[in-house]
Amino acid sequence: MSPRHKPLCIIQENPPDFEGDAATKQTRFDLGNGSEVIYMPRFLSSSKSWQLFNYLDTHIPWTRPNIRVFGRSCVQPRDTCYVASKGLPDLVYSGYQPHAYSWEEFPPLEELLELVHKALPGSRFNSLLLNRYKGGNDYVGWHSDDEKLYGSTPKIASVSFGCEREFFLKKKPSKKSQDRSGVEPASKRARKSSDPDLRSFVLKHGSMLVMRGYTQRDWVHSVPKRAKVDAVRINLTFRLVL
Ligand SMILES: O=C(O)CCC(=O)C(=O)O
Ligand SMILES: [Fe+2]
Repeated sequence: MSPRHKPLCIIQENPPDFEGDAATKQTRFDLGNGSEVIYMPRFLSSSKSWQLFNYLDTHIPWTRPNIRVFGRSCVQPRDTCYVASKGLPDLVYSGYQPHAYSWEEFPPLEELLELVHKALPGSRFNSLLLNRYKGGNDYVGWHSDDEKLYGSTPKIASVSFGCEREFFLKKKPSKKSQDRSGVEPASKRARKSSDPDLRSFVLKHGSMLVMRGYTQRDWVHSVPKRAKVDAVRINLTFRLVL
C-alpha cells in the first residue's frame, strides 16, 4: 500500500509510566460568558486506556438505533449504549429512548467513574452515554446536550479511547446578528485563523475533556466525518441527571 493510501489514524501514546501530576495536568479554555472547557490530554495512561478500549469494544452491548433528525428517521451514524444509576428519569434524545444498563453490569466503568470523580473534585456523575465510531464515516453532528434532565449548567466529562478524532465547538448564532458563519465547513473556518466562535480539539487516546458552565446553552459541538480514518474510536460522556 502506498503511503498516500495508508489508512490514517494517529494514536499518540501517552507515556506508559506517568502518574500523578501528568495525569491531572489540564488546560482551561474560557469560551466567554460563563462557558468553559477543560482539557486533560493525559487523564489515563496508554496501557490503562488500551485495556479499557478492548473491554468496551467487546463487552458493551452496542446498538445503532433509528433516531429522528429534523423530522426524518435515520440510523444513528455511530454505535451507542447508555448506563445510568437506578431510579433516574429516562433519557430521550432525537426521539430515541435508550435502555439504561446498570453500572454493576460493567465493573471497569464503575472504576473509571471513580477516577473521573477523583480528577474533578466536587463533581458527581450518575449516567454515561457511550459512543463507538467504527471509522471515519461515523460521526456526531452539531448538537448540544441541553436536555432538561441535566439542568441549566450541566458539567459533562468526555473520555476518549483509540483513534484520535477532531472535536469542534461552535458558538450558537446570537439571535440579534445575521450570522452566516454556519455556511462554511467548520474545519475550514478553524484552520483559517483565530475565529473565537469556533474551537477545535484533537481528542487523544486516554484524554478527558470537560464542558461546563453555559457551554450547552450557548455552543454546539460535533465530531465530523473524516474520509481517511478507518480505525475505531470510543468516547464516554459522563453526565449528572438531576
Ligand atoms: O464523541 C465525542 O467526543 C462527543 C460525543 C457527544 O457529543 C455526545 O455523546 O453527546
Ligand atoms: Fe454531545
